[in-house]
Amino acid sequence: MAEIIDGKAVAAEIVAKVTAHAASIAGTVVPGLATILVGEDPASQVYVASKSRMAKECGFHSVQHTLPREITQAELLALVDRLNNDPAIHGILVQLPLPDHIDSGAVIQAISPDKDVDGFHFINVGKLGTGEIDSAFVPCTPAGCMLLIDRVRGRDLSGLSAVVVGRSNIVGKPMANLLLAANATVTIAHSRTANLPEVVRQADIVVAAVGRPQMIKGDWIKPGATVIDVGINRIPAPEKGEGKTRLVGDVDFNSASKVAGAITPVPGGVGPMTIAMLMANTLTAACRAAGLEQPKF
Ligand SMILES: Nc1nc2c(c(=O)[nH]1)N[C@@H](CN(C=O)c1ccc(C(=O)N[C@@H](CCC(=O)O)C(=O)O)cc1)CN2
Repeated sequence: MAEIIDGKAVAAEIVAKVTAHAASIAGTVVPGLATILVGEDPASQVYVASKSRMAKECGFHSVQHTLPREITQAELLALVDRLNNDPAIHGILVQLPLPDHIDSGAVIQAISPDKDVDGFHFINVGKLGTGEIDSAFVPCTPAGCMLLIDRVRGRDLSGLSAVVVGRSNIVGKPMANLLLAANATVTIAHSRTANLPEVVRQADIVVAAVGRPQMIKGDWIKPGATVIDVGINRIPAPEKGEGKTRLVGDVDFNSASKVAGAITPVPGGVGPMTIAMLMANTLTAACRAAGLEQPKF
């Protein structure tokens, strides 16, 4: 039976580190995080509320902008511009997805790269892709996955093969770059990869970020592999009562946990790391702005 990687516990350790570091620099700079939520998507409301609350718990200056779904792109861009020029704000987070009438790419690229704590701006994407990781902002979910992998495999992944299932800009591609920077031999697979089970079976480290509930089965997993499940899918759970649902990942946990060496659960695995790494990135942004040494996680 696999070791269960407790993302909640690791995230709590990161948040404690961030809080202590923020307290130690409070005389020089108070990290400021601005979150922007557009519309009333219930999951986004929960995530943004958690981010704002956790920023306060870390001792940050935390401001949440909650905007109606009907806001125009020009109005949203004007807010981003105001925050770019606000010296009390070191990190700007625009919660995704945005409504269809807003061009998410244009909004993300309008954020100052120095305040892009989501790591989605082309400058930060480019830095990560060219190995300039220390001066980049790394997207929060892949950064969190790397810290979970570190707990099992250490920082140097030389000699290990990793398969990332999923090629999104937010998770799959940055994840592959981070694994490569840690010296793993990396394959990016996706829903159209031929012989996907066979490809996944070669991997010492599997990162599942394909967005399909329980797609990756136990017999796809190499015995002893480290399995990181980024998926968060809500599926019907009639066993809990009519109309009830439950969260599952992209990995079929029951079968995969019998074969893997270590595996993240859903919930309680990668998800909590996303918010913890946002706090870490915001602290880093504040340290850079104040000319202080940046923290290491
Ligand atoms: N601007 C961004 N938008 C989005 C991001 C992001 O990193 N930046 N990621 C996701 C959503 N997300 C954070 O925003 C996020 C998703 C899930 C969790 C989490 O802790 N999940 C829990 C389960 C929560 C539940 O019960 O529903 C878990 O896995 O244990 C945190 C953050 C999309 N948008």
